[in-house]
Amino acid sequence: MNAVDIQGVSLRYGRMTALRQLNLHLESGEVLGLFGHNGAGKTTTMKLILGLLAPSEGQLRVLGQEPNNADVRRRMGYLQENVMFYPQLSGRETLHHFARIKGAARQQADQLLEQVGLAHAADRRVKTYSKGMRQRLGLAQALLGEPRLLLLDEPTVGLDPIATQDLYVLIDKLRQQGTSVILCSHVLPGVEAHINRAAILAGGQLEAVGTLASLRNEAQLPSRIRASGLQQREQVLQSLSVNGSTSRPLGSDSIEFTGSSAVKVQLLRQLLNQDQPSDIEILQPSLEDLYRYYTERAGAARAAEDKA
Ligand SMILES: Nc1ncnc2c1ncn2[C@@H]1O[C@H](COP(=O)(O)OP(=O)(O)OP(=O)(O)O)[C@@H](O)[C@H]1O
Repeated sequence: MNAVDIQGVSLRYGRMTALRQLNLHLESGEVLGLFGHNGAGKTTTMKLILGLLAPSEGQLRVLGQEPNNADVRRRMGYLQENVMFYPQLSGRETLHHFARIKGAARQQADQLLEQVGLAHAADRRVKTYSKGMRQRLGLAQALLGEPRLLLLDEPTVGLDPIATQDLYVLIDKLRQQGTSVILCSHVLPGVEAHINRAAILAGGQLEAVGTLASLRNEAQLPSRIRASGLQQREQVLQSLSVNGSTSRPLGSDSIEFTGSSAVKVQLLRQLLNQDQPSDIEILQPSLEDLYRYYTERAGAARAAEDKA
């Protein structure tokens, strides 16, 4: 059973269409990165899964049931963007309050405060917390009750680099335990190693979804190969040619080749036949490169539609 199944879902706010014919699923124990420009429809998708909004068209199943089912709600955790708490309560009191609402064990609060690195500030009032501390408390709140499905909207906002890394490690651990996660973020560097698939929304439509490997394959963006410590750089530059690839000198003894993934291995083979580089670096298109490609493609398609 998929954790989330979204079929042909559209959502309109009055006359404004925020999501158009969305088809998306989340497998059990999968981490899906949901990306898109401001206003692309990410939070709207989250709110539909949470049962806070009803689709104008289409079908949604969450943990096999209707999204607003009480039992499903108990098995979901949600960290919203710009999380707010009662400023007068301490971190511990805040978690006790949410544990009561969620029907989770009160003792879990201490364990979660420890897990998100807030044990030392558990009895301080939330109004004295930094932005990153409030974000960690929001994460602890989302983890109350050991949810099977976790929705994280911009979880790394306000977190310092170490806390961000800790969050990703925690997500890896939750995934290993079988938790399904949707992670919405504008912060792309660093996230790619922690998601199974990426979904890219643009203008309320799903522009691309897949593993990074499949998106790279589909987008056919060039990879770069950097070889350094070459003995015969000039000869290599002149003689090495693989269809569709380009090369340029770098520094005193290096070359950068640019070509599609398909020619990568051929290039490497020729290079190693002709010279003995001391180091080789392969730079594949990053998640940011893919995001830019799909977002620009969507923008170009919309501009063409507007002209027609
Ligand atoms: N309550 C509302 N009433 C009217 N329009 C809304 C409402 N909420 C969202 N929208 C519109 O729906 C579209 C999608 O908004 P949504 O909040 O889902 O985007 P998002 O991808 O989460 O953006 P961001 O990255 O800025 O958080 C936007 O054009 C937004 O202005």
